[in-house]
Amino acid sequence: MNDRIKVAVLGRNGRMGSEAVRAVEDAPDLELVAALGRGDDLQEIVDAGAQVVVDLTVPSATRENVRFAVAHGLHAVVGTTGWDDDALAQLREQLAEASGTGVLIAPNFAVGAVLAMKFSELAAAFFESVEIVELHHPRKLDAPSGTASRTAELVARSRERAGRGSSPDATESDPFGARGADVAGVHVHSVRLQGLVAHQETLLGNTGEQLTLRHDSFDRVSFMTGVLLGVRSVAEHPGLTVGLDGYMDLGL
Ligand SMILES: NC(=O)C1=CN([C@@H]2O[C@H](COP(=O)(O)OP(=O)(O)OC[C@H]3O[C@@H](n4cnc5c(N)ncnc54)[C@H](OP(=O)(O)O)[C@@H]3O)[C@@H](O)[C@H]2O)C=CC1
Ligand SMILES: O=C(O)C1=N[C@H](C(=O)O)C[C@H](O)C1
Repeated sequence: MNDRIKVAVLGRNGRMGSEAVRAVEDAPDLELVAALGRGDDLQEIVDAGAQVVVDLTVPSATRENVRFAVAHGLHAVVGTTGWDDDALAQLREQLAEASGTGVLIAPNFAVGAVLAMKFSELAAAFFESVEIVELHHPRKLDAPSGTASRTAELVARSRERAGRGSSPDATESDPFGARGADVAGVHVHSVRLQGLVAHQETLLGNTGEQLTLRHDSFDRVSFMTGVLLGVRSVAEHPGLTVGLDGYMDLGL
């Protein structure tokens, strides 16, 4: 009896998708039943009998990919960035009519990155200043990164709970945007550099001290443990989960 989980990967030719294909193929409890690239017909994943779809495509495609999966009763594990509040709200509406279907949207599948986001959230309540620097390869399509945006949102939520105001900043003139992006009131700076993969620092400052929380992904294999955790767990988490920490017992 083949009780392996049937998996389809979207984005099979990409940096992440090709890694995910290898990870699924190497997993004894998973069966890769379909792997789609740009232009391929999504109906192939239904015809192949997929139970879980892994989306590692591009921001312009991911929403339709996930809508299709949920509409056909397939669980989805999503790493692709570009999921703003409006997109998340639409997906929640669709899932409300699709009982039992689970969707995980994970800004970052690396366990260290998930922990660094949580540590940033925890620490942010105790520091006057918090800023984020994310550093990636120069072929990344979006800025700031989904991980940095998620970290900023968690930091802002933590600071609001603690009754902390904005980080002190006397800037009066910034004609070139040197102070970076403003994400939920947190300054986020994006670096794109040949030779990098995926890196982030949360900088927290008080008078006389600084705490730096840094995570580095040197190889995309670092994301695969989280991708496989998502595939193996999504069916047990109906509805929408944002963040791999929702599938982990961090005890924080
Ligand atoms: N959550 C996480 O841990 C991580 C998330 N990411 C995110 O994942 C996404 C992919 O990153 P990365 O692999 O580096 O990007 P790539 O551009 O290397 O890969 C994306 C792939 O998707 C393909 N594609 C585009 N549209 C479709 C479609 N409709 N159906 C199937 N395939 C399609 C592209 O085709 P083509 O080659 O023709 O362009 C490309 O091969 C990004 O949003 C990135 O931010 C990345 C790393 C980790
Ligand atoms: O594009 C990438 O490479 C990555 N994208 C994700 C993001 O935008 O946060 C995750 C990781 O940083 C790598």
